[in-house]
Amino acid sequence: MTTRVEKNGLQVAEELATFVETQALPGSGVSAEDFWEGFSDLAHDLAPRNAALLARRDELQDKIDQWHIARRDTAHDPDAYLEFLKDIGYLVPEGEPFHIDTTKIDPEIATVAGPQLVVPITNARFALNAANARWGSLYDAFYGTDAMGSHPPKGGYDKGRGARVVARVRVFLDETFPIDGASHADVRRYHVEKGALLVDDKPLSDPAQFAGYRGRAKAPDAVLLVNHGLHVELVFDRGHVIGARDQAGLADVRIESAVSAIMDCEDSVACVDAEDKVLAYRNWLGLMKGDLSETFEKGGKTVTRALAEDRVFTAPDGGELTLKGRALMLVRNVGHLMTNPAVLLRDGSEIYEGLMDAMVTMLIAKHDLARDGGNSVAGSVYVVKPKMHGPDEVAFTDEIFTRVEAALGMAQYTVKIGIMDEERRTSVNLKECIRAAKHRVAFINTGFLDRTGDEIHTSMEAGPFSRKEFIKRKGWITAYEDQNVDIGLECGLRGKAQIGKGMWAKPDEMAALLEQKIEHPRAGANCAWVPSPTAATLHALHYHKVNVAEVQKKLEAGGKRAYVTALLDIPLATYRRWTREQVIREVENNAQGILGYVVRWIDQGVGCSKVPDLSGVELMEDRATCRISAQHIANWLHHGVVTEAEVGEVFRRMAKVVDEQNADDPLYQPMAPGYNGIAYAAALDLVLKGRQQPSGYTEPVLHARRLEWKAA
Ligand SMILES: CC(=O)SCCNC(=O)CCNC(=O)[C@H](O)C(C)(C)COP(=O)(O)OP(=O)(O)OC[C@H]1O[C@@H](n2cnc3c(N)ncnc32)[C@H](O)[C@@H]1OP(=O)(O)O
Ligand SMILES: O=CC(=O)O
Ligand SMILES: [Mg+2]
Repeated sequence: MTTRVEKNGLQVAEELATFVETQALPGSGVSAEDFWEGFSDLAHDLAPRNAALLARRDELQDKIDQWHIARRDTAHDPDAYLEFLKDIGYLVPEGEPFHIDTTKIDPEIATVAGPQLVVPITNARFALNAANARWGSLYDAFYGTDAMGSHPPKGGYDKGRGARVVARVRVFLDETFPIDGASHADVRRYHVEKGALLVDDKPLSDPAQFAGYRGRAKAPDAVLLVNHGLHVELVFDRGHVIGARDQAGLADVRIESAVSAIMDCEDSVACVDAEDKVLAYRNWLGLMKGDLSETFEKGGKTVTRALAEDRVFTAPDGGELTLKGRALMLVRNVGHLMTNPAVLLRDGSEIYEGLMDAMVTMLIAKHDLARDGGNSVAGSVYVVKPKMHGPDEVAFTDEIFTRVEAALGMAQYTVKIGIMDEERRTSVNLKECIRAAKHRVAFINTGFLDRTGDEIHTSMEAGPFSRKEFIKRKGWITAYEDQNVDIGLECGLRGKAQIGKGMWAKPDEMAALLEQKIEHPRAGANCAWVPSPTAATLHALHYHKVNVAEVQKKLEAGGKRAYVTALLDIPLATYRRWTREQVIREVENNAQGILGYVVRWIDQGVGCSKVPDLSGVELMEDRATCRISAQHIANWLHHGVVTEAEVGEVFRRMAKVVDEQNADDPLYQPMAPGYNGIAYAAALDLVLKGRQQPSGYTEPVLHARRLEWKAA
């Protein structure tokens, strides 16, 4: 039973109230009276609007369902469909051209193109690591992964592999920082003379790439280079195990990696009540005040991790150059859908969680604004808002932020918005969505995972969808990705804001990342998501190869490539000549991913997991990937591609597979042979009740079942 305290008509769980009053408010410049009054007004005034927006989602979905049901046996008519979507107000008219006029944007968002790391905020160890992932060792990233084609051998340092890594990194240096008529591979000495870097006795082909050094000019401890705004630090240490063997004493190459990082309160966490929300908010507070630390066991040692300090160099002109040691941090709030029992309103209903996130995460960010040289040097707060459906919902977010700014005594538009372009009604109305928050837009990002889930749910009644792998290959997704960039550029985001691309969802496949993720900067994205610091370091190499600002200029000049009609091309299965094996394999794949993810969510409160697929490839699973898998099976069930009995049989078999995959986890509770646990029931609910879930989201089922588990 939650103990609650009354605050201006809100019934607040005691642990949340205590956290706010004893930790978040002191030093923020906001009094408890003002905070609770503002919070209560926000929660009570905006709840009916929030509810109305959700009702509008249902109303439109219902009309779309009916439209498809009425035309089941006729060929799809794209023109009639387009007119219908306009008639019902799903598709809104596009207004006059405009540019965003967001101000006070940090360079990490506006001008420096680079990787964006996402991390579950409830895991302090990971969150600290993410903030510190601004700099990563290129030697470690190559040595410790499959990036060069093989995995490191078990046991101690492999000298042969080490030598290949050093040679590979020298190739990167030659490509990125060429020296006329020489190679970094042959250099014996890097030194500074009269403000210029000399490599042996030659300057870099472009001497302006020399950005600074540390130590003595004649024999620096570190040399700092810069390319496309991203820094690279050559670390010299002849006493180091690597440096001792290197002719130039080069011990490591550390590169700017996670230029920005999203501290995620949404799809990668499992926060269902006050206890969970306080954990998330406490970590955010530590990040914003700069005092978060975590002690844990690693490799038989006790390690304490804290936030990295800024890095100080001597500039070429002899002055001091300070570079940030941490990624620029953004916080992802939850969307408009969920409520949370951490706070109850006067009528006893639960607070909309998005309103609570806005109020508390922005209060906490005031600690950063109050100090010099913290997270945002420009004086902004960056909030990523997911899962909005169309311009009215973006306008609503803008209003929430304005209300919170006023309540907390912040200037209007201090808080910037990152718009996740991940619901179909947002994609098809993207320009109007950006317009609705044009004074504070700092990013748009194609969250293609949620977007795929919404694609299936929106057209659930239109027929069976292609297999998951083939949905990705159809025209709609290219149109969606291209249009996002085109519209971002049309709305003036170049040089001001991020046009971002989605997650690399295979956390252990770094060779494939190196080969494939260069497509993101090539497509004009000035950031793209990575799941880990190592992935950030390797993806950073792509931004050294591709000058995104130039790509964006070319795309702008080339004009629009994608139109809404292409986005509306529903990726239904065309021939449906699947063999029974193919159908069952597809369901197995989806069921296994759902079960592997959900069992940790429900039983252990882990919101993002690595789950091996049936061929053994580890996949990042979060609520968005789970949404796709669940909606896919729900769609095939609904259209009779597979029966409920078959799905039940596959689930039982896959539960055994997942049990085996987790056999080494002492906290793990097997699902088989009883199949009567809460987690198993949750996984089945997601599928069997999938069609009835709002927009096909997984949150309602997961929250309800996790609360049930906690109560039990
Ligand atoms: C659709 C969407 O919304 S995508 C956005 C949501 N997804 C995410 O946020 C993905 C974030 N990534 C993760 O949570 C994790 O990388 C997972 C779950 C995919 C894999 O986790 P694990 O299996 O524990 O990773 P693994 O064992 O390979 O590596 C753990 C190490 O990497 C670090 N690490 C892994 N991911 C991250 C991360 N995102 N940020 C910072 N550090 C990380 C950990 O700190 C740990 O290092 P440490 O021992 O020094 O602390
Ligand atoms: O949030 C990201 C997505 O792909 O969904
Ligand atoms: Mg998403």
